[in-house]
Amino acid sequence: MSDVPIDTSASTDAISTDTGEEPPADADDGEDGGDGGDAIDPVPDAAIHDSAPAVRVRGLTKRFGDDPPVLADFDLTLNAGETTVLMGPNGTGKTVLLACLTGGLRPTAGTVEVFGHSPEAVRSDLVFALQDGFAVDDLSGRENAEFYTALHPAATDRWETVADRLRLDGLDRRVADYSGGMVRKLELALTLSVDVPLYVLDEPTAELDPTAVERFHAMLDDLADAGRTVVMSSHSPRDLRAANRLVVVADSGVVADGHPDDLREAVPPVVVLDRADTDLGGHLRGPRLFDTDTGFRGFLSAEADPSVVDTRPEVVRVERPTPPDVFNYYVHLRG
Ligand SMILES: Nc1ncnc2c1ncn2[C@@H]1O[C@H](COP(=O)(O)OP(=O)(O)OP(=O)(O)O)[C@@H](O)[C@H]1O
Repeated sequence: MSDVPIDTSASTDAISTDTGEEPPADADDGEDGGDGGDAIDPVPDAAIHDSAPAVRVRGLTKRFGDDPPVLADFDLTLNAGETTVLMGPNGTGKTVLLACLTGGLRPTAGTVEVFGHSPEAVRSDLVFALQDGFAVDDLSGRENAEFYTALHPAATDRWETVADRLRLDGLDRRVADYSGGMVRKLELALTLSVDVPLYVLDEPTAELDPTAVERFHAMLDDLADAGRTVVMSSHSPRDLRAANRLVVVADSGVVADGHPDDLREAVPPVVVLDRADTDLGGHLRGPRLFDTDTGFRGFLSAEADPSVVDTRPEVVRVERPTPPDVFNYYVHLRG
């Protein structure tokens, strides 16, 4: 079997993977033997590579040509067994970061370690599903599975079970005739059936219907139970249900990092106003109001008493933060 992982970065034009550098010679073939059945075996100790963090990024800078760096002096550590969701505004470099973690892109500066090694050295211990997709249009779903399962040394024949769990029909139709969501289901089936310690998923739920999202989350729970590490980007707060860590990325780097519930709890109550020019004195945190469909929204300052602010005539209401409020708070007020 070939030593090439299902690393879709080579089959997409979303990001350049041409680093012009050879992978190191100490590549570990890392076979950890999928069983092809429904259950996921606990990750073997050997695959944890001496208990090093699953991912350790230090001082990562990634620049394309003369453009300003997409990532600058970026640090992140992911512990083995965690399920981490990366969130952040469009264009902040989440895909670039994930590509650097997998060896698809080479950092301009800084280091990336996966289980204590360079990503290239442990390619067989990870699988990467890029947002832009890797299914081959001219092949059927089944033919794609045959093609890709021959490429990754840790591929298993579980892909059909996963496809079934995601309710993917039409495995014998050409992928060119699939809907966007069907393509995504096929790619998730191919990715999640690879038996590796680390799964790197770029916006895996972007085109899935709510039922498929729920089933995908249940599979993430299975991976977590089996000790696998998952890192995925997402714009959907629903995906936090399956995560035990949320990392919010803004232009300045990581602006929030913790359990999703803890980060949500730490966001102050929201003051909803009709007018952007309302002066609430020191009752608002920061100068900024967010213009939304439900009015102008700001965050209560630490000193303000919600019940007092709520009675002010210019205040529509004081309420608990919604998921977009949580995002605005960390990205735009704290970022
Ligand atoms: N190969 C490349 N050459 C030049 N610029 C690139 C390349 N790949 C990515 N970029 C730039 O890097 C920046 C970050 O892109 P990236 O796709 O990582 O953002 P993102 O956070 O994943 O965004 P989104 O949430 O929209 O998916 C963008 O400005 C993008 O244009």
